[in-house]
Amino acid sequence: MTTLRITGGRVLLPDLTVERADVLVDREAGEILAVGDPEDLANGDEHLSAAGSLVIPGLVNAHGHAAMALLRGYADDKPLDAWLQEDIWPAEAELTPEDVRAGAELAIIEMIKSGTTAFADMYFEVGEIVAAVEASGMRARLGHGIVTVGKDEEAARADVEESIRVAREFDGSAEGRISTAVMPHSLTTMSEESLVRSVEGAREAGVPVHFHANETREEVEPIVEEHGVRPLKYADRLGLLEEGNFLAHGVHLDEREIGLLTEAGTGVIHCPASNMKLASGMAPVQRLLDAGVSVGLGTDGAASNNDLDLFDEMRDAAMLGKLAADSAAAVPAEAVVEMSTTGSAEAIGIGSGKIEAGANADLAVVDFEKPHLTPAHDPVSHLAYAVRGSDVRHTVCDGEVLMCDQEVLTLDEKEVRETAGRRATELVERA
Ligand SMILES: CSC[C@H]1O[C@@H](n2cnc3c(O)ncnc32)[C@H](O)[C@@H]1O
Ligand SMILES: [Zn+2]
Repeated sequence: MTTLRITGGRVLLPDLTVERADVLVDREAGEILAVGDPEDLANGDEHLSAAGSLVIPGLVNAHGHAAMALLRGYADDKPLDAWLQEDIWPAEAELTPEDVRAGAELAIIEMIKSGTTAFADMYFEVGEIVAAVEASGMRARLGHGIVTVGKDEEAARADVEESIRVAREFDGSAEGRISTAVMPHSLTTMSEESLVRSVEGAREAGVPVHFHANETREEVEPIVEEHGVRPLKYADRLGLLEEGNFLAHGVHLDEREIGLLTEAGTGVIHCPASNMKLASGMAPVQRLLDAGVSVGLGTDGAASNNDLDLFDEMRDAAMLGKLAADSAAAVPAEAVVEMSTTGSAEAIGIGSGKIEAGANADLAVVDFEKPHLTPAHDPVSHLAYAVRGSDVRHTVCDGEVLMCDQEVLTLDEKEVRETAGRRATELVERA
């Protein structure tokens, strides 16, 4: 066994208290061995300095489309439907596998640099995303996104089977850092038959289902008209609400739908920046938390955010949560820190998000010796409201150091940036 010891810092513990402690990691097992008084811990084989810094669980970006980093800033200031139909889908129709790889690597570098160690992703050409995750050392839950509207029956069936095949092929890859899900895009872009087959295929493969739901008002109305029930009642009828499944957005939910989520144990991934930018609405986050729903945090794609910095997202979630509840006490700092760590990890089903013995060794070290973090009356307040992704010094995933002193070690940042920039230019010229 070789060990890594993170020394000289303060550590955010699972109860959100902060203690001066070192963290000892088993690098081969990718697990935290011990957290404690520096005097009581064995000396590690390698050391990483956390002096002046706070060691936190690696953040978990629980919903996104990494390769959309190539479309950052390509189409802004439109609502979801027009944005997808007029700009994003025509551009995505031109994507090559190499583009997806380049976009995913760019997104991964941005996430590593801002302290994210795991993400959930719905997209196409998943083999390319698997390769990017494998090379980067990150952890991910990946799936092929299925859209069946506008497709004939044969093409729709093939798309669903592709998602099931991808889920089976890649689950457990990258030495267990990659898990998968079957990912029907949404309740309105999928035929009922395709949704039912997605659920069945996911059960057979032993993986969860992840989908977009109740994101805009325009998405709720057609379901009520066609099926006579609210979207999540419809989803429940089709078997989509189950323990371990997770949906993105959940902006327009009524109390009965929140009750269904609680009963089922289906997680909701809150994406506040995307919801604000597309003017989709304000998710009832405090009501979800009060009802005991498992709530995670996601950036969504870089084209609707426009960054992948989960610190930014925490701040947005806290601010928007207060507006939505009309209460400054709603969605407090502790809630968004939990949301981006344990909340996201539980919702997408990975054993990360906590610094304790036996947990995945997924960590970020945040430099607190900064003017905008001085004084530090309350480190949890700073994580929610003041820390920026660029304050992250080191990022560790599965016991491996992915970034040391702000240098990404697993991917070549300059090369990734150049390739992604060139491919993005060529992509939009084709579109
Ligand atoms: C079928 S792969 C995923 C698909 O989702 C699109 N997408 C990106 N952001 C959103 C969003 O906020 N709501 C719904 N769909 C979204 C993405 O462009 C891909 O086509
Ligand atoms: Zn999305």
